[in-house]
Amino acid sequence: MFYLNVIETFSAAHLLRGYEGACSKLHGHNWKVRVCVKTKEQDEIGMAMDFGVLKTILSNILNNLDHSYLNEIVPFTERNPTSENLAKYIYECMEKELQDKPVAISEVEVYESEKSSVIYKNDQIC
Ligand SMILES: Nc1nc2c(c(=O)[nH]1)N=C([C@H](O)[C@H](O)COP(=O)(O)OP(=O)(O)OP(=O)(O)O)CN2
Ligand SMILES: [Zn+2]
Repeated sequence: MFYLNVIETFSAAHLLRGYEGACSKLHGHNWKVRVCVKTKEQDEIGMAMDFGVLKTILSNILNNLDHSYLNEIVPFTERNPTSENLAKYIYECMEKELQDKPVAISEVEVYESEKSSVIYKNDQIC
């Protein structure tokens, strides 16, 4: 099995509803997002999938979040914009975009800072 990683970033503001502490106030982060996809396949030149194509798919998803107030963007109007919920949302978006591609989503890691990150993966389909 091959596992391919691509990393992109976005900047946005948020506040955490129901959080007791400073994060309940409006503030921002520069998020880093690592997406990992998996496949057993390689094309005739030895690639599982062009990193450039993967990065474009991820960038298009993150463009919707970049320089936004996350609490006003669906689904974060309902789901708290935690790193956990961001990772799950990006995973679900990637899963849809990869339906006709030769790779499947494996996991998404969202770094809220250099020191804190969350990994989301669907362990039931590993
Ligand atoms: N499990 C999670 N914990 C926290 C989340 C989260 O999404 N998932 N989010 C936050 C807040 O967004 C908060 O802004 C983070 O602040 P903090 O933990 O204080 O981290 P900082 O990067 O601001 O700075 P430190 O250098 O670590 O103090 C909180 N927790
Ligand atoms: Zn925050």
